[in-house]
Amino acid sequence: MPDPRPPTPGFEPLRTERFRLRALRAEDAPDLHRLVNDWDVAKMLARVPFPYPRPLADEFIASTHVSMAAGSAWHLAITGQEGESEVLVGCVGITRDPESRAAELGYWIGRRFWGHGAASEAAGRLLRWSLANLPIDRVVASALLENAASQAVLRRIGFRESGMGEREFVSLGGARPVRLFEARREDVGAPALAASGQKPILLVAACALIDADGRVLLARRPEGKAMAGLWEFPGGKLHAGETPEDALIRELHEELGIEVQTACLAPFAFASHADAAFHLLMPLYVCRRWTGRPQGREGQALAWVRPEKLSTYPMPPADVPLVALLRDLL
Ligand SMILES: Nc1nc2c([nH]c(=O)n2[C@@H]2O[C@H](COP(=O)(O)OP(=O)(O)OP(=O)(O)O)[C@@H](O)[C@H]2O)c(=O)[nH]1
Repeated sequence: MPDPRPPTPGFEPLRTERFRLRALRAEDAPDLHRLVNDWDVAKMLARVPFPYPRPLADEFIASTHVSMAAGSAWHLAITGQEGESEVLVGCVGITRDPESRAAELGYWIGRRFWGHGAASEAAGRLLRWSLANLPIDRVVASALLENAASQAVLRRIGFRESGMGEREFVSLGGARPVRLFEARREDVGAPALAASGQKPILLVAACALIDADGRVLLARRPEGKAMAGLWEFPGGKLHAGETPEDALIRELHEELGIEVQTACLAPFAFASHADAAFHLLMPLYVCRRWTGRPQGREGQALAWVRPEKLSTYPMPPADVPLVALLRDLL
């Protein structure tokens, strides 16, 4: 007997407290159609016609698999659990603009699930995932001027208003005014700012691992950390009682699974940088000898980068002067 479930792209579902964001499946079409073929939902969405023809649900779902495989857009089902059953709550999607390092976020929630923070929970998660994992620096979104609820969602998850615009709404049969929003890394998922005027010094040890070809290892900050999505030198904060070398040996083992000796850590330069909540003091070491093959043990992406290519990787501002020094060294 053929497998009744058609293959869906290998997207690892994103979890939130109450929902799962997963690739849409062909069998979601009847539920998707029922939820979106609702005037109160469709009239807020730019690209959704009303009435919504049933075959369009199949076409849309199939198109999401193509765009996901191409790395151009991720349109996901928001699903929840009711007893033993999985229920479709709505959809959330992010679409990259091929011309710029930007992407657009959109979402809708079935009317039965309104009023419980579902949009903020799902859209917030996809926004953070996008900034942490896609080659983008900002995410944009828009909402109809009269759609105060959607604007509140965008503000709640970290978007800032960036102006007014106009957009064609298929369901409304013409152009309508919209409020435009934008979110950058520094707007999203950053720790709360220190309330006091005095900033504590944050001591972080970092290391430029250099391989036999003169390439430098960069690691991408994973989702959940401040500045997720930026590339950095492996390392981390000093624990109480640790020397910078002790901290690096520990961090390089925890993050990359490699063993390094103190004698192989050569002090190279340091960064002194005012952040919003603290002042970062970061000694940078260079290391050419270690044991083991570096692996992203905390789910972080790694890249071996030629010195002349280092500046094409977006990095925290504190690292920028260090990159110039490293290029001179190598
Ligand atoms: N490791 C590392 N941290 C950097 C670099 N540049 C830079 O500004 N930082 C900052 O230094 C701090 C390091 O914190 P972290 O969160 O990575 O430290 P950690 O590994 O001890 O993390 P944890 O507190 O989650 O356990 C962050 O604020 C980070 O943004 C860099 O090149 N490497």
